[in-house]
Amino acid sequence: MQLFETVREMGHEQILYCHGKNPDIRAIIAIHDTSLGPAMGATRLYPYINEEAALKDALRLSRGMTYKAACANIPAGGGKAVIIANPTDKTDEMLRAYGRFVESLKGRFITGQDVNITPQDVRTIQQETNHVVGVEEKSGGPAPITALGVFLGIKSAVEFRWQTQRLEGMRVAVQGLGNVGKHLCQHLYENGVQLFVSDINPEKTVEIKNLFGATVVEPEEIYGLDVDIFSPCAMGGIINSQTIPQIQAKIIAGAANNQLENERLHGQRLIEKGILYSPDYVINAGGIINVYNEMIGYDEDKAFKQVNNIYDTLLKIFGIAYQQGITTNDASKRLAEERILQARAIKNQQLAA
Ligand SMILES: NC(=O)C1=CN([C@@H]2O[C@H](COP(=O)(O)OP(=O)(O)OC[C@H]3O[C@@H](n4cnc5c(N)ncnc54)[C@H](O)[C@@H]3O)[C@@H](O)[C@H]2O)C=CC1
Ligand SMILES: O=C(O)CCC(=O)C(=O)O
Repeated sequence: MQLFETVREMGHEQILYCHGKNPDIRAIIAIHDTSLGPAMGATRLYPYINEEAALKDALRLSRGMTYKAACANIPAGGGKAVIIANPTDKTDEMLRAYGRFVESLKGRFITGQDVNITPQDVRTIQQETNHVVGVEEKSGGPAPITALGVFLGIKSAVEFRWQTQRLEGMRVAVQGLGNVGKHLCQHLYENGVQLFVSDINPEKTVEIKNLFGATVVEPEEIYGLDVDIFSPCAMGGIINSQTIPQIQAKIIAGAANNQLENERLHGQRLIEKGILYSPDYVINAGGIINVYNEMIGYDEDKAFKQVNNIYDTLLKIFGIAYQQGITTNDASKRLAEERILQARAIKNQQLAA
């Protein structure tokens, strides 16, 4: 990968490679754009197959955060960090060393909890820096509100696709039953949905089967199920040339970041198959809405009101995509870029005054 070329094309401002010998730590912090405010984005810990895969994830996730904040009308920029490690090798020393790198950015980057980082880990990172969010005793962690936003996004897609608000009797496949997937299953169950679920961790599937009567399928079977809606809530890149031919659902709407392996190509393939895709960074904005509100002084009512807007924002994006014959991903990107350009213009006017 030609790093500077890639960064220029994707529009990143800064990439920080964090390396420590004792304790051993390898992490990448990517700051995409701070036009709207400081870069916000949680930290993911993952045993990437190589450094390029880690960098690619950090670059795509951080750009997604810029669009996410812009579409949600949150005055924050986009960033994201990845720690390259096996979850079993995670130590407090490693997290504290990472916290010192976050602190070195002096608030330009504010982080929280993503895959394989727990609220307790955030507390450990917080021993070295105050630039963290999603702390248990403040807003209580972002997953439940992210799940609520995804649930509202599913309803919005159903409204657009089938002109109904009722989910009762619909068949929904949920991939990934972690912090978000589990709460999402609860909303769907309470609304009379028939659930089909998969997770690589059998304990989680057993729990959801017992709680919500879900049908458990093997991880690779989830794509080809005869369902109305597919909700990816695990990892990214799962909408690709191998999985699209299998998908029978008419709507894809889930929490996972970076669901499309290739935004242009796979977004277009979904249109050709008549599948309505909810852009991930719009439908899963509940987390950033919640942690942003935590940062400015948490008001639960205000945060919930903002999460409710996900429903209308998605309807607007579906409408633009349909009228202009473009992918929903391109429609949301345009909305985000308009807001960012407006913010830059205002900043420039203020500087010139
Ligand atoms: N937690 C939050 O508030 C937000 C989360 N997201 C995204 O949503 C997704 C889920 O987040 P969390 O629930 O917090 O993560 P989590 O780590 O709690 O849950 C992920 C779950 O997916 C499972 N999984 C991994 N690979 C799988 C596979 N191939 N098939 C089936 N299951 C698999 C894991 O075993 C785990 O149970 C991630 O992509 C995250 O970036 C996005 C916005 C906010
Ligand atoms: O939890 C955070 O720090 C912001 C939300 C986030 O990272 C995400 O939406 O992926």
